[in-house]
Amino acid sequence: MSPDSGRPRSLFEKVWDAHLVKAETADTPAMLYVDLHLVHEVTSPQAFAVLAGRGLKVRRPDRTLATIDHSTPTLDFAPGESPPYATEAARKQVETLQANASAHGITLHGWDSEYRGVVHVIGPELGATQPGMTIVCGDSHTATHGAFGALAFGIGTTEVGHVLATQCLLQRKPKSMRITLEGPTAPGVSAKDIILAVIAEIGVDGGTGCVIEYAGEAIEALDMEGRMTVCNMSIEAGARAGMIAADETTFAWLKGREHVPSDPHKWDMAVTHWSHFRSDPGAHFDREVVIDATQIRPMVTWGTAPDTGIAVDAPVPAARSASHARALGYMQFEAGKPVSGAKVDQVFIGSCTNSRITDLRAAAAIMSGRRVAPGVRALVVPGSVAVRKQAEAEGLDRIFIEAGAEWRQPGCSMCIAMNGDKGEPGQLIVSTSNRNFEGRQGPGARTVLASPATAAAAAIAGHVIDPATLMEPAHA
Ligand SMILES: CC(C)[C@H](C(=O)O)[C@@H](O)C(=O)O
Ligand code: SF4
Repeated sequence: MSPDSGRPRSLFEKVWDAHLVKAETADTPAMLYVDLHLVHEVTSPQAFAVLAGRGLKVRRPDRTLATIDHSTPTLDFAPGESPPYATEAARKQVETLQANASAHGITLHGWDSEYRGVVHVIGPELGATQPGMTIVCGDSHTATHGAFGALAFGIGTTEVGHVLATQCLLQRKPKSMRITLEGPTAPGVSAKDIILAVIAEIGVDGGTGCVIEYAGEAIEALDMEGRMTVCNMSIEAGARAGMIAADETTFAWLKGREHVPSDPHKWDMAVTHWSHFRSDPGAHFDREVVIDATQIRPMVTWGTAPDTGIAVDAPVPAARSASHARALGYMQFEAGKPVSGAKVDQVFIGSCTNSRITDLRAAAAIMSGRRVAPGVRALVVPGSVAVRKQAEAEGLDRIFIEAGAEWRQPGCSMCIAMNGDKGEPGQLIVSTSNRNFEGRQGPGARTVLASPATAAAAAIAGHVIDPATLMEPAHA
């Protein structure tokens, strides 16, 4: 079916229809063709082992792209030296992916690649992520790529094996939901604040079984990095995927990247093709939510689920359930008092939610000419080698280092604490990542999710604080 035929369709339906190999029946899910399969070291070893056990080849190595990110140390090491892996298991995961990629002819952005980085940062950066595509990865934050108008799902390890072997995925058609963010956001409010406010509004299961399309003035005004931040956290509202229709901002961002056409005629054809992938007027959504974006303030989470976002200086709500009371106890917050003022032990600026150049610029703007508070450890972890280089070209690394923060090599780092970067029991971490579950950043560590500006401000102040108080440049 052509992208524009028939009744009004949503962006999601258009991408779905364009990739349908076989429609679903009562007994069988639909079969979807996958344009891009992203692979990392944590969820791929078993899938490759199944292939090997059955003597199967990777169907489309040219549509498969791998990187190492979760288990990789972010500490420097000299060329020729072995990377300082935190555990033998981490080393094994990386070495297994290296062996599998070379056995199957898959491009791996490994230790020596200029494009190594967190899988959801490098796909877009390379221009491998494109509007109208289906993209999968054995990783729940694959929704990030939906910021380009792609349909991007996280899949399980068994499905990783299926896609490696067939380049197809079996899926029941998800329901559709549109979240419209009306009006402009106030100055100083970032994409992270928007998505934390959205999830606080709809809840951790508000998007269950759905593909969410984000629309409205506040979304259209976001740059691509901000749109990725929003789509990234769709999974934290239970959604299968998040999407934003591609527009001029998208095309301008993609132009000149490695995997997009460089020939001007082919580029124009690609833009024409991509432009079809937007919701028609009158398209049906199973659920519609409208949020007044003008009311959104800098957000922080007070609990141990991503839907516990509140304005940084708003009072923590009184416990409404046993799990709510447990979360308050774990976080050591008091109902009726704001999160602002809470003493901070560590600050983590990074992860596939907020480790791109604009995130680092926002953090650097606050840290510039200031010092990280005594007793606070601040880790700045760029999302990729390319982001790191760009930041260094702009002098952001100097700003972080002079402020007393640690400037690290790219990777998932303290977002998931698999690589040795972690919080200690009881420590409070203000983190730009996406999950604040108990122990996510180390056993007993307490996570407050926030934007890069709010995290940087917490590092400087030594306690959680409204970033607006530090948005004026420091005096030299
Ligand atoms: C390791 C991986 C399976 C996991 C995910 O799927 O999201 C990780 O990236 C995370 O953020 O928890
Ligand atoms: S940065 Fe965090 S959320 Fe993103 S892929 Fe890595 S572990 Fe998962």
